[in-house]
Amino acid sequence: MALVVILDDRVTNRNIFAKLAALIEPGVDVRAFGDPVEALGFFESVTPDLVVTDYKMPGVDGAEFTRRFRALPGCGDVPVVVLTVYEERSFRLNALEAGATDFLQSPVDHHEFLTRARNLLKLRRQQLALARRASSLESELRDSSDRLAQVIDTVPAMISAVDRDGRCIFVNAYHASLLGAAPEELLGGAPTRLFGLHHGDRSAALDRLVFQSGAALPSYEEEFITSAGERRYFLTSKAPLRDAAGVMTAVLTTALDITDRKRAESHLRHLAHHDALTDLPNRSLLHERVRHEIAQARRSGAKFALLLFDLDRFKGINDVLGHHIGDRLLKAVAERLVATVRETDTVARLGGDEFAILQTNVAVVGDGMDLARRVRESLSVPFLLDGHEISTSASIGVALFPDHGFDFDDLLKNADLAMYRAKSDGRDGTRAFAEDMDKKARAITVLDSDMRRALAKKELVLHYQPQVNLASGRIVGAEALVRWRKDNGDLVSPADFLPQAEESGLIVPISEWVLNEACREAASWTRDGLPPLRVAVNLSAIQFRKQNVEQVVLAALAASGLESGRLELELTESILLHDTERVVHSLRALQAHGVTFSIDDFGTGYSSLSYVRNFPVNRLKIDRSFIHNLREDGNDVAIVRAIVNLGHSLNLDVIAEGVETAAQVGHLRAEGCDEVQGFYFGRPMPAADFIDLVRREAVVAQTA
Ligand SMILES: Nc1nc2c(ncn2[C@@H]2O[C@H](COP(=O)(O)O[C@H]3[C@@H](O)[C@H](n4cnc5c(=O)[nH]c(N)nc54)O[C@@H]3COP(=O)(O)O)[C@@H](O)[C@H]2O)c(=O)[nH]1
Repeated sequence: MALVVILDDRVTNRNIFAKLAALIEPGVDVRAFGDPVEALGFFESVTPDLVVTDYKMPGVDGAEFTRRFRALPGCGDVPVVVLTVYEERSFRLNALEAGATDFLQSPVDHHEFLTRARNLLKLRRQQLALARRASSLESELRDSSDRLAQVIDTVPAMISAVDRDGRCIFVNAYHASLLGAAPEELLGGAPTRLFGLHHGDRSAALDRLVFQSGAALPSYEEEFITSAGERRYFLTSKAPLRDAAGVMTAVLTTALDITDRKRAESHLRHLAHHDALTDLPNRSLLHERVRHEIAQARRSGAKFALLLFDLDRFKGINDVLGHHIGDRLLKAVAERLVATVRETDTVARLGGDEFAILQTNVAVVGDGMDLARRVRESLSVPFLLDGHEISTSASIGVALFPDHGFDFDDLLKNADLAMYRAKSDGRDGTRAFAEDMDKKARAITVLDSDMRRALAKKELVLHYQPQVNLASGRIVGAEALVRWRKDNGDLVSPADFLPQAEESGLIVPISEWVLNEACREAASWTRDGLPPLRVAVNLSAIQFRKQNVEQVVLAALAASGLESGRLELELTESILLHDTERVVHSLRALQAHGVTFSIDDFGTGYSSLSYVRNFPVNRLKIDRSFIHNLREDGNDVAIVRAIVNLGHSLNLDVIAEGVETAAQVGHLRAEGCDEVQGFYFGRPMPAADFIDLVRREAVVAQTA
């Protein structure tokens, strides 16, 4: 509802205009005053929408009233119509200068009064609407710039601007907080105040560059030490700041805090170069350090050593005590190694139980051997882990730069050859690389590929050595022994290729072939009219680790058609020593099918007696070392007697191997030994010769 105020010192006029004003629009509120001072007092608390005032009034005229009215709060834009009888321009000018909006000449035309009053009220309403909109826009703007300021202050970035004089004209709260200051304290300061001495000078130089070129600079990474002494990392960029006219006035520096990203990257880099279990450098970091050492050594002529080793019998510890203890042992070993070497040396874990040490500042290979001795001494003190006292040792290979190799791969390979030699020389020792080791290794590689070819080209053959029952004097079986018949007809002894086949794992396919071939040939003997002879086949410990022996044996029996009771498997200590539970399980399953077992080389192992108790064996095979001097050596006599008695008291048969003389036969018969095998009855021979031998024996028996 509009409020219209009429001001006139004459009552008649006042009443006329008040009545007229009431016609301006429905619901209009009209207030009439005769005294300008009283009206101004009213306006202190109420703002009208239209004021109609007489010009000529005693004391305060219309111009003065208008001036005072305009000075009141909220009254600057209210339309003021001045009524005057004067026609002179000076009155109008006075009134206009005082802020009047319009004039009406007395006597006033009523129609004109109403039309002007309505237009002015309409204008007033539009003004008010505009003012409201402007005020809401203003507050929105204020809100959004407050928000922007907040964002700028809290974003994890140092944001600042400097002018052409290199003075700070803006800095955000985040930047200031890293300096332990308030933004106001930094304003007007030099870049050194913002970025520290070193970075400040550089920042100032780059700012000058931006001012000169008028272009932004590519981002760059930099470190920054906060006032609290914390090292943080930033990705900084610089860009020109221009005013509305496009003139460059300042350089804006935005440095994004990338500390977390840098730390994550550095953590990832650490993971990529370190072993997760021990936190020692891994192979890749060792490689990098060796490369660096080679580059230095080339310049200075210095030498360094690479030591390579693994823990003797670690697999056994892992298998018996579990991976948890195995892991703890590796960690404890790592700690001892680090404590043994100098700070300039690198201890690395290459995987499993394999460690390497890069020993710097070495003069001769003896220095590497000395360190190896210290390493072995440190490992010789038993480890106490979870109540277990664990002893371990290491076989260490040493290679020297440049004597034993010019690059990482060569040095590692040669240290590996030396380690291999240390192992084959009886473990818990150290060997330095020597040229002949390489030759041997090459020979082994050649042998390896030759053996693979031999398997593929079917160059392996089986020979059979008869086993004779002492009571009947008849051949009751044969041991199948593998040979390698080379292209040129040479026969290679298993002693010359099986140890390497064990190392390379080729023993698994070789043994499988032997088993299948022995079953196939033995099955054919009965078809050829021979009595149902037993065939003994040697198994390798590796087979039990790498394949399901039970399945392989049953498959060989099924494929050949051999009765399972005619197959005997010879077990050695190396089979019975590891993973006992799994081995016993397989043997019992095969025994249930009728397969029999003998313990080979009986009497030579550390715990032969426990094997007899734990494993489902049928026969003990006395090692030939006890047979060789049987008549001369009282100890051997006692051992043979003890084994025979032990076997018989446990319901086991006893067979003696390596029987070469009639005297040995007589002695064994006297001791009650059940069976014999040895050169005296026949060397291992081709299958055809063995069949002939059995047939001849049958003829002799028939004719006798
Ligand atoms: N896992 C497998 N091992 C096998 C296989 N074939 C053979 N072998 C093992 O190789 C070692 C050497 O075997 P070999 O040269 O055949 O020697 C055997 C006999 O020739 C030898 N022997 C037999 N009688 C005598 C004798 O009176 N005197 C004497 N000095 N040597 C003799 O003994 C070897 C058989 O020994 P054993 O197996 O302990 O009964 C040897 O360890 C073989 O086991 C195979 O297929 N798989």
